[in-house]
Amino acid sequence: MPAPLGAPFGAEVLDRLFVTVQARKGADPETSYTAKLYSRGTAKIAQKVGEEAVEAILEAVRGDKAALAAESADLLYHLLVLWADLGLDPAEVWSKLAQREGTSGIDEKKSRKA
Ligand SMILES: N=c1c2ncn([C@@H]3O[C@H](COP(=O)(O)OP(=O)(O)OP(=O)(O)O)[C@@H](O)[C@H]3O)c2ncn1[C@@H]1O[C@H](COP(=O)(O)O)[C@@H](O)[C@H]1O
Repeated sequence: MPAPLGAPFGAEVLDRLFVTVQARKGADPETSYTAKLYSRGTAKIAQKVGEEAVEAILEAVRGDKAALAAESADLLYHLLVLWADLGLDPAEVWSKLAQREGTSGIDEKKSRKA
């Protein structure tokens, strides 16, 4: 059921979405777009992620924030399907981000060269 407009929501929607897309494994591609993506294979899902990223970039360059929000949602959805397809737990990504908290990207890059 769609969240009511104005309802409080945040990034936890990604965890709910991941549970949903994982549950679509083995579903009917005729009735589930996610199942259709799985049936087309990893390379096709990865291609869709790339396409959605390009669409988001184009809207950003155009300066259309509403369109960027919509394209970003498409991008995140397809990225989560890619993770589920490969068996990557989102917690691994959240953990990477958490480990980086408080470390400047500039300093991190310097440490790679050292
Ligand atoms: N968040 C999304 C979501 N975002 C985008 N999309 C779909 O992504 C597709 C993107 O459109 P495109 O034109 O790029 O795709 P396409 O026409 O198949 O193009 P090609 O693959 O042929 O290139 C559209 O069909 C959108 O509906 C999504 N489909 C599903 N979800 C979530 O996934 C849940 C499960 O969906 P189903 O698997 O369909 O039940 C839904 O309840 C939603 O929460």
